[in-house]
Amino acid sequence: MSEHTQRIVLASGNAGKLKEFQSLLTDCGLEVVPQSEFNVSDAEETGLSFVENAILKARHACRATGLPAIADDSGLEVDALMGKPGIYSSRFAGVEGAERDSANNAKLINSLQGLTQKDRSARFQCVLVYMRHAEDPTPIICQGSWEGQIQHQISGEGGFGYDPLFYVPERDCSAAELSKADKNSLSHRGKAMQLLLQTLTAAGE
Ligand SMILES: O=c1nc[nH]c2c1ncn2[C@H]1C[C@H](O)[C@@H](COP(=O)(O)OP(=O)(O)OP(=O)(O)O)O1
Ligand SMILES: [Mg+2]
Repeated sequence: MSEHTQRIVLASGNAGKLKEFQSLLTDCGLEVVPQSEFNVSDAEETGLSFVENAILKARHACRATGLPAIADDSGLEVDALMGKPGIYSSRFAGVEGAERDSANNAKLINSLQGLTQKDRSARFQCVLVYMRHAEDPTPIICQGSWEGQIQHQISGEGGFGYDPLFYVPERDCSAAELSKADKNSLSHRGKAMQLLLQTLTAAGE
């Protein structure tokens, strides 16, 4: 990493993600600033893959700020739903705003009604993209996934999104019942961020 602290824009409007990034990026020598502090709007997620959407978000933030950016596109793949909601996880129930997560969770519970535990396998996916500038032809792309199952009912108060429905076999509880540190060490986002930091450090960036 270079001697001076480089400011990097975090290209996400999701408060839950931003909190996790804050703790994942403490003490790594990077100054990471949420895009809201630059009044950057949400990018249009028109891609057909996590990686395309993450690039669109990072490029949008670079363009608006003139700074390097990190973006996260993530979601939940449910095997019984043939990988849905996938890249559409955030738009699953078609509800925006404060009720979004609870509407998505309610729709997921309904979609899996009648299925027993063995038919409830699922995983979170996360793709992180680091772009130095809006025309960066070689963005750094890192991916992480997290295997689990979809519970019949929500449990736990922590985390965000689908965490209250995501059963974590290693800990025998939902992702919303994990400590922040535990979620970061196990999660798709934690794994992808570890790889990204290793890559940035190895490249001397
Ligand atoms: O650790 C997680 N724990 C629970 N749920 C999660 C997690 N990681 C992603 N998810 C869900 C939330 C949302 O339904 C979708 C991400 O959608 P995604 O478009 O990447 O994020 P977003 O729209 O909330 O914010 P933004 O695009 O500004 O980063 O997957
Ligand atoms: Mg989004």
